[in-house]
Amino acid sequence: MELAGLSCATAIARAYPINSFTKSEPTVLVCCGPGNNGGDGLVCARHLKLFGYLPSIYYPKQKDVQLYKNLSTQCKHMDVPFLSYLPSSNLIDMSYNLVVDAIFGFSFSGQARAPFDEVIKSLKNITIPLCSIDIPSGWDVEKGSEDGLKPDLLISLTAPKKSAEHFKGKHHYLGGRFVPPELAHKYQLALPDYPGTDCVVELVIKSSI
Ligand SMILES: NC(=O)C1=CN([C@@H]2O[C@H](COP(=O)(O)OP(=O)(O)OC[C@H]3O[C@@H](n4cnc5c(N)ncnc54)[C@H](O)[C@@H]3O)[C@@H](O)[C@H]2O)[C@H](O)CC1
Ligand SMILES: [K+]
Repeated sequence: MELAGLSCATAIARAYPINSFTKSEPTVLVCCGPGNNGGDGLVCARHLKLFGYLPSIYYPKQKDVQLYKNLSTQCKHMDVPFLSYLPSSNLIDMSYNLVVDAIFGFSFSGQARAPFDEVIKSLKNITIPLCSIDIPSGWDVEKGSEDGLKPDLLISLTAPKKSAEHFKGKHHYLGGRFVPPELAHKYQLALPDYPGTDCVVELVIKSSI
């Protein structure tokens, strides 16, 4: 999770460097869900802060699990604020430069339940760039979602999921450089080479003609 979250912050810094932002402060809103995708979001927020961004976290379903409690504590020690409510889409557009969607990853199924149904609805209405960790939240892992979130940046972790074929945004990165060769061979994962010591690699987006 540490490597996944660091990969996410690194991909964000590549695609949206602080000097590309137009607002006076490099604010970023990180929305975290109840599972490991949310945990990746907490780690990402911490590294964004270390990279000079000003992240705020919205984490409405905080599980009583030591791992997540530790990650939250680390963010609090880094002076990363936790919001008690999700601002309206308009307010998000006015206050932040970018939103990170760390709500659901590959274990999501069915229809999003409260409070995440409303969170996803709000994120569909923002106009600032949206960055999804691993899978756009609410998408079917394989089939995607016609009327779901439309992120500008997708950071696939370990390997792109089948639904990534439906990603139409600007930037697609692969992160999570931690797959043992034996596992890659077993599952016939044709992973691209990571340059040098990088933890992310930008993937070419195939445009449909
Ligand atoms: N395992 C790995 O190889 C790695 C995983 N990484 C990250 O982990 C997520 C997958 O995490 P997981 O905890 O399995 O699940 P999610 O975070 O996707 O969500 C589980 C969470 O959501 C709840 N839930 C499921 N469906 C619904 C619904 N319809 N409505 C409301 N809530 C729902 C469920 O109850 C759980 O609480 C993966 O995507 C990566 O981001 C790392 O990358 C490291 C490698
Ligand atoms: K996500």
